[in-house]
Amino acid sequence: MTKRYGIMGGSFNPIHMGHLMMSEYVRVELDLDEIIFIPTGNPPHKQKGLLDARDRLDMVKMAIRDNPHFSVSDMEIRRRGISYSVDTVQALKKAYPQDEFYFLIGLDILPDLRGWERFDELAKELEFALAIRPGFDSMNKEKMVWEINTLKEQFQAEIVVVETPLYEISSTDIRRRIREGKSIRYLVKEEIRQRIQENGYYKG
Ligand SMILES: Nc1ncnc2c1ncn2[C@@H]1O[C@H](COP(=O)(O)OP(=O)(O)OP(=O)(O)O)[C@@H](O)[C@H]1O
Ligand SMILES: O=C(O)c1ccc[n+]([C@@H]2O[C@H](COP(=O)([O-])O)[C@@H](O)[C@H]2O)c1
Repeated sequence: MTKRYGIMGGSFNPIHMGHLMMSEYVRVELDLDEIIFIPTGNPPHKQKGLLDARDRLDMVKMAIRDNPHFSVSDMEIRRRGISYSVDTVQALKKAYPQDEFYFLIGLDILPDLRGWERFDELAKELEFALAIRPGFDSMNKEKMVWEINTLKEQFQAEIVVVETPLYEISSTDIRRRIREGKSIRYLVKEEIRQRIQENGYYKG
């Protein structure tokens, strides 16, 4: 039987409640069987402040383990070097040729999509699930619709919009709070907060 997968790619530096909530909403709205979280590897010139891939992967494992519909793959970490989503998706489609895939993205990523490596190839392989908050203001909505339509015309990209609540949380903000000695309670799962604290991640 065909399975419907969501791919949730990210640096997850660290994984937070925004990632988890958005994935669960999209899973339910699009009736997906499973969301695969795929943390990015460490690029050769490691992005400043990027925690080691194994630690980010472990935190993703901890964060998702109470959800039977969530799984994690280390395929981009094992591949090393810069991993392009098109390579990841092509590998998954080769392994599961009968299944359907959606690539989950937040609105912040939409304007950059066209610049992704071999985006035309990627767009042929799957649909994108774009998470937006309800009541999105009309000015930005116009820009978003224009971008979606243009990607469709230029690359035949299919983008399905899913309304989700907005958690104004980013990993950048979490890292900054840690550096400033501020609490990150309720921004990440409690076990993640403890793991970060015990290991002194993001302090420097
Ligand atoms: N608060 C959020 N709500 C919904 N989606 C989010 C949220 N934060 C990030 N995302 C989405 O999760 C995916 C992975 O994001 P990423 O790991 O880069 O998190 P981030 O918080 O944006 O990190 P950073 O601040 O380090 O750039 C992207 O598709 C991004 O749009
Ligand atoms: O393939 C690309 O060219 C590409 C360029 C930028 C981002 N991505 C993917 O988009 C996802 C979110 O990326 P980021 O940088 O916001 O964590 C993650 O899975 C990245 O691999 C992919």
